[in-house]
Amino acid sequence: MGVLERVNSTDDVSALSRDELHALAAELRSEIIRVCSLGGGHLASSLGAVELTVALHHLYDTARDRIVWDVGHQTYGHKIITGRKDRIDTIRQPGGLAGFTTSSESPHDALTVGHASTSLAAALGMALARDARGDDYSIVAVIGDGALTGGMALAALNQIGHVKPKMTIVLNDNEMSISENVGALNTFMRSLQVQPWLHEVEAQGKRTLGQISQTLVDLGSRAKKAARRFFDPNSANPFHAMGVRYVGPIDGHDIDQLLYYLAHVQELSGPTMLHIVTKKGKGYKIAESDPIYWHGPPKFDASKPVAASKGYTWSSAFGDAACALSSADDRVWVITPAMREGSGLVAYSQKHPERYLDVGIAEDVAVTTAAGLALRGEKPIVAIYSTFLQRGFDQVIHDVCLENLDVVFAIDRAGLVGGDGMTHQGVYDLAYLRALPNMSVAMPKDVPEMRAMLKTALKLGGPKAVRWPRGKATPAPEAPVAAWEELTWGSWEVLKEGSRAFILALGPTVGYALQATADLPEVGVVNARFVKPLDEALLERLARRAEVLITAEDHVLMGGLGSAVAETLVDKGLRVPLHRLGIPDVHVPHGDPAAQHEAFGYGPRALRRTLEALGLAQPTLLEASD
Ligand SMILES: Cc1ncc(C[n+]2csc(CCOP(=O)(O)OP(=O)(O)O)c2C)c(N)n1
Ligand SMILES: CC(=O)[C@@H](O)[C@H](O)COP(=O)(O)O
Ligand SMILES: [Mg+2]
Repeated sequence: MGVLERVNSTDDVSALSRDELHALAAELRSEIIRVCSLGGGHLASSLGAVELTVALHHLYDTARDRIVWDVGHQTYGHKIITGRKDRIDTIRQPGGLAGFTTSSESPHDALTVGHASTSLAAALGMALARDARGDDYSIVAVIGDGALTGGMALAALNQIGHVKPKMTIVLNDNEMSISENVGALNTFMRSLQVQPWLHEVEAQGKRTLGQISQTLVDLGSRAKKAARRFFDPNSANPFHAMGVRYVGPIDGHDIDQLLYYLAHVQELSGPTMLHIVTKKGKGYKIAESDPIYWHGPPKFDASKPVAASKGYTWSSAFGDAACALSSADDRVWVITPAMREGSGLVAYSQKHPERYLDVGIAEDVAVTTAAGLALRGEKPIVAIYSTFLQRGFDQVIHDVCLENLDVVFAIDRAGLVGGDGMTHQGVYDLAYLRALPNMSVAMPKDVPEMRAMLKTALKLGGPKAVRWPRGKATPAPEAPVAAWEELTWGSWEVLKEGSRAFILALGPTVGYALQATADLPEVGVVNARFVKPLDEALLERLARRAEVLITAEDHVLMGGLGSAVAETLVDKGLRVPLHRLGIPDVHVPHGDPAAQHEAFGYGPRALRRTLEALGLAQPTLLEASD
């Protein structure tokens, strides 16, 4: 019987011997590979955190103590040994476990995460609460080197170093974000190495770090210099400068070292950072050799793993368009906040390295750096997921829109995203961007229209957002930028004439609407491709002709296309009935986007049922007998 079979709670992990802990790590690793091979998932990060997971659950009672994982994508092992091994195959699947820690899922999940860099501020808050209540549970924040490039992590560290609550911060440094990690801190961390003398001192017997540091100080100048690096707040170590004790780096795959240092750091007062060095993808050769692809692979054959092509996607189309636009105009830059691969920018980064910038997981910096470029006459494109743009929202207002700067927001993952679930849904950006003076927002129905929108946006200038969904796109023939269409900004297009009703569709719902109305000559379909500005003239003409208008969007109803249309109809005193289809006021969990579109009423079958309910289509025999 394997060790994992005997582990049903962290109490079981606490009771394991050293040998059993090593065995548990090996079994966890195999299980993580198996689970990710079934349905895809965050493989490389979870493999890199196996030994840390085992050590933390051996030392801490994680139902009481708080382990605050940053991003939470590395917690497959954590979920398996905290009572969820029987459900781990469902991770990221409809109705299954979430892909990140989620407080509603387990008392061992200290908080709900998915967006990076939140762990330190959350841990600070928990520590303040603990101390205010006179409690004594432990708090351990686990943050990756990538997440540490996020501004809120550094700001929280600055506050932690000031307040000095007792907590352990494990910096899990694998030199990787999704891409290679970037930034000066990342470079600094390469300069650190485990001092040989530390091993010498330890050889004198297991003593506390405090004793070790005193010994070092006594050991003369060499050690004194080294000791200063550990404990002298004036050392070059930036963590010391921020008031946080720094220990490390140690081998993050050595369970014995992890247990030794975690236990000793736990004895120290105030905040201590334990810097561990790990390998992303550890223990699975193909993931170690290509941690970028194996950061989040789709399902694969665990016995014969190969990196599979994701096919032609909207991100591929954007990457190609960005290359062409940047070749056609040397003022065009592309900025990504640590999502080079996800945004389709690998080729661009190689073709235009001088006008490509990965700012790390710092969406706020991405937006305002673009503002700085635009202030000096450049034409920056901020390539960013809808959900992550939420991190740079104030910067969009304060630094771009107020000055009416020439910044294009190339928004990927607009709409429901699938396995990443409620922390990553790209379903709010129409609402939060539409409200901003000088901003406009568009969504193409296909790749040629994406190209036209990007080209026109760059030409017209001002803040402009072009958004597209996650997933496959239909390739369009290559064409020089000069041949790309230029659009009348704010113009909708009538794709199918109608008389009694019109569906005003956006992005993926354009295809859905054409499908649902193919046999209905009285129901028209409009590509409402500009949500701000709306095509008010066309809307007014349609409103005066139709018995009913229907909007259909893969976005929350509150503030989306339907809201924009409703506001305009009211403002113009147009009394046509309006039927709005979209996402209600709920957080949408992970699932199959196509099924969710149907469930929310804007998939093709649901659209058809709406038309039937409105008397615009005969119920099909099957449904009539339902
Ligand atoms: C605010 C935000 N921006 C971007 C992402 C996408 N993302 C998920 S994991 C990751 C890299 C995290 O690197 P690190 O913290 O070092 O963890 P590792 O994957 O190396 O274990 C990124 C950029 C995110 N989750 N949140
Ligand atoms: C954990 C995280 O935020 C990223 O890995 C994200 O899951 C990437 O999403 P895509 O798979 O849509 O690129
Ligand atoms: Mg990392």
